[in-house]
Amino acid sequence: MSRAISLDGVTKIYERGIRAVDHFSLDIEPGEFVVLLGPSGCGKSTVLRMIAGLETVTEGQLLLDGEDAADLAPGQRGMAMVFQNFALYPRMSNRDNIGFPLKLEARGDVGPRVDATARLLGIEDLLDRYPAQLSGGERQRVAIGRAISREPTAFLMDEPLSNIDAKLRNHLRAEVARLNRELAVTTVYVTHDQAEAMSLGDRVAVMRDGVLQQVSSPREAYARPRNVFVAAFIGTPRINLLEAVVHAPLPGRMTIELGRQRLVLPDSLSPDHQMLRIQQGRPVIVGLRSEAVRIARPSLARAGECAMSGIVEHVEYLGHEALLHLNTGSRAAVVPALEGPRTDAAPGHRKSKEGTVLGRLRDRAMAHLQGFGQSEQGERNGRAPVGVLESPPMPAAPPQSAERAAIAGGDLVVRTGPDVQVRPGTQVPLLIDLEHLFVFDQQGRRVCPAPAHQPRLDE
Ligand SMILES: Nc1ncnc2c1ncn2[C@@H]1O[C@H](COP(=O)(O)OP(=O)(O)OP(=O)(O)O)[C@@H](O)[C@H]1O
Repeated sequence: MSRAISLDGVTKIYERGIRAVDHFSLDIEPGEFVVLLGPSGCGKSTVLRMIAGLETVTEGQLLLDGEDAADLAPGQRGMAMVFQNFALYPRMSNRDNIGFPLKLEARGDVGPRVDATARLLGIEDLLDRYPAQLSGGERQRVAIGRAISREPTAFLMDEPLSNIDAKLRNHLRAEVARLNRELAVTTVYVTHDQAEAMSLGDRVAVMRDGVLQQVSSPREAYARPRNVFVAAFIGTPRINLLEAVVHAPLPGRMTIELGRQRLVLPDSLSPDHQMLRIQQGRPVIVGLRSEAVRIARPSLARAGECAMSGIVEHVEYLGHEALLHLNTGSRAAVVPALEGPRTDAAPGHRKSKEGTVLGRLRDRAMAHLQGFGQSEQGERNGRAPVGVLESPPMPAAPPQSAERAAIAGGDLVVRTGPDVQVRPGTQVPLLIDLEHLFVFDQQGRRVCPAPAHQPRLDE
């Protein structure tokens, strides 16, 4: 039997007021594979541990098959956990390690079940060895075997593959997905690796600072990220995020100013681009995934493509492709909490996000909500004066050294073939596919493509 798991407004506050999980709501269907994804410290393991019954729920409700689970001890929940560190008994053979939970439950002759589990995982030959005689990947398979053999109603997996080398990890990942399909057991899988999440989950739940940001299919999370954080967290290479300002004159073509260059939108605007009028004059963040940018001259532009140019800062060869780090004279927008551990602090004492674009935008939004809104002019203060180019210079003089220093470091990463022959300092023409343009508003919410649910003006 496979479990339905529902979290309804679940909050976890640890000692000293650490709010690890904040009003988290998610309904997981029986047999579904849901991945909890987010940076270190965002609360993923805490959600998993609450489902397992290893942590209490501070507020909200956890339901298992529709029943309140508050009073169910971990052992009564029929769930199996697999952790990052293989918890095997060193003095027991692998056979005994897999059979041990069954023996505890006094299920009679455990042999056939152990053999069936080993066959499923392809570890029959390892059963008579001891954990110390196995590789890391083999040990983790035995650990998974131990979890499976009990026929749990749900698997709770906390970064089970993160101690395993990359090649084997891919292999085991495929096995974990196959097991979920074959056994049709509800699986909740925690990872901070977006590629893992994308390849495994029926749905991916992206978390940040204890708060659920988006829950959707991996495809939807990539193509329709709800906000700039999800957009930046999902996808390799990472989405390019640039500070921008929308200009929507009446009459005239709408443009998106990106530092020293601008994107000119077509005369007849798509419904998504029309919605950008609301952002007139406001700072926004433009998101360009690698498929939105190609290296080609303006004369080769197809309908819906707009020309820009960039100066090569650095070429990153990856074997099958190369990434060009370009300087387009715009400013890369910074999204905090994407990497590295979060500093732990009680609510209200969280580390200031000052100095980052989103932080500044958030502070402005808060100031606005509190009645201290800044004028549009004020909002634009602090930005470097912008000289908008009529069209991308082909060729153009490289920026003066002082200018280059000010905009040091590439702001745009473009994917290209491995045989590209360009040196740092070369200017390359770019075509931007406006169909693939993302725009995020001052609160980091996606406004283009327009969300299905349009926020009200007072939201
Ligand atoms: N027992 C605890 N007491 C106090 N704070 C805790 C405890 N366990 C976790 N935390 C804090 O709660 C927050 C969420 O931790 P959690 O382990 O759930 O995050 P995570 O997303 O799983 O991180 P990681 O990927 O690094 O494992 C962190 O700030 C963490 O320091």
